[in-house]
Amino acid sequence: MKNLIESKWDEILKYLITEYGITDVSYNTWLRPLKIYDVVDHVITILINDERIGPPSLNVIRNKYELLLKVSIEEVMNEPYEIKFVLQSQIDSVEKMAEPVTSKKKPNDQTFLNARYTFDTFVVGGNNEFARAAALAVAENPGEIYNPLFIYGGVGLGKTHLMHSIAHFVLNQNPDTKVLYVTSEKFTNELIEAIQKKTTMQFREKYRSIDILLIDDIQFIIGKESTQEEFFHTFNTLHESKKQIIISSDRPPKEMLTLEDRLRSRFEHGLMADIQSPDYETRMAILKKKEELDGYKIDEEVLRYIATNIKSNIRELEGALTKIVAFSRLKKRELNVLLAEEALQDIISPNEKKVITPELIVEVVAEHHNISPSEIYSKDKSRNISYPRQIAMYLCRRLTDLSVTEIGKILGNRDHSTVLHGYDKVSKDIAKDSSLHNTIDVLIKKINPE
Ligand SMILES: Nc1ncnc2c1ncn2[C@@H]1O[C@H](COP(=O)(O)OP(=O)(O)OP(=O)(O)O)[C@@H](O)[C@H]1O
Repeated sequence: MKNLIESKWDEILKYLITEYGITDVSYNTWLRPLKIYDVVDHVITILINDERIGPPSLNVIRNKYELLLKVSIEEVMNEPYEIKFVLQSQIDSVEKMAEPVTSKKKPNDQTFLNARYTFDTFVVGGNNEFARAAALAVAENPGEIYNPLFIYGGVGLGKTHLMHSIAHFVLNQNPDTKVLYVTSEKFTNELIEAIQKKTTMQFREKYRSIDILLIDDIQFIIGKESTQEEFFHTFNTLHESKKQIIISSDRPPKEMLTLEDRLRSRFEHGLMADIQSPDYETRMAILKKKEELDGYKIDEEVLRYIATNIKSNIRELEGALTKIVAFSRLKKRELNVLLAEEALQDIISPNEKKVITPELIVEVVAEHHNISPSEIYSKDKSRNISYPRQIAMYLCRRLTDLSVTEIGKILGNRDHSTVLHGYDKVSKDIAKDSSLHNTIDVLIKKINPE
């Protein structure tokens, strides 16, 4: 993730300069020295080299450029990110405290908790109240009641927010608790590095000597055998010594088709809590919370416009709010629904009805199952491919006007009876499996976010 943002960083700055008419002198003074320090789950930490430009740099950059940076990042990356700043002088002092003799050590992973992701700022609605209650119960009694806690739900629905809330809560109660929050991507990268540098002992020591492990987006370890193996042992060691493990994923364990069975059963052994898309009232409440936290003053009608039109992803909901505020400040125009429509026209186009094609369905189904669209079209009969393919058949039949013969042809030249069989199988499975039912709902929302 960090590499991706870094590779686009010049493009992001270029966008910012041209779009917002930044002068050379301002660019050279404030923006050029900025570096990406870290990226963890949609939060970019930007390093400010204050040794060169001095302490006021943080205020200037926050007041003048934070919003513009956010909008430019979203434009270039096609999805919103939160931004945090860290000063070089802060890092130097953390390094000194952490390691008086040797230098060049990153601050503790706890530093990367987003200060805003707490239980206080988490808006509760019917879609997330169970997950929130479970998270709070775990934060109050770590290692004692639900272990592991497995939180799952679609993209941008608050899983990371809840995980950080647990970490903050525990650290507030007892600052000495050893809490480690990582994404499974980071866990994998650290493991690879440890294997290369022959430091697996230290790696194990780090992961097995903590009190609370929060591991985000676990779906990325599926299919990675040695990471699964290592995680399995980490899990067992922590679990046996009653250390709390909290896992998040974009889907429930039983849908992680290529996940090793022994890991799946470990995950299912604790408490599983899902987060669904928020309803209209919850979306409004989230927008109001953000308005309050960011100190904006926005007309209710504008909030209603956003809440009505952006439904499935809270990150996008918040991104839309940031974008219209930036737009109104830059254009020096009043923030009303007209302006919101203009600013958000590339995200919301109410009059355009999206055409649902089998290709779109295949793309969404493949992405959800972590496989490629070409595998769905292929002749591969293994279950982790054939079941998503049947889901695609089911959705094509439900969401398009195509005949089963046409669907079969498009999905890899298959017979109409194969499509019918796939459709029947998934229909029957949905009737007896509520979690598959939820998945299908999520997929339909992704395909057609009406
Ligand atoms: N209930 C909520 N109340 C307030 N803010 C929320 C809520 N749920 C999500 N958010 C906000 O929405 C944004 C996205 O949430 P988060 O990053 O936690 O999603 P996620 O489920 O972890 O996404 P991903 O699948 O991409 O990892 C964050 O800024 C978060 O603060």
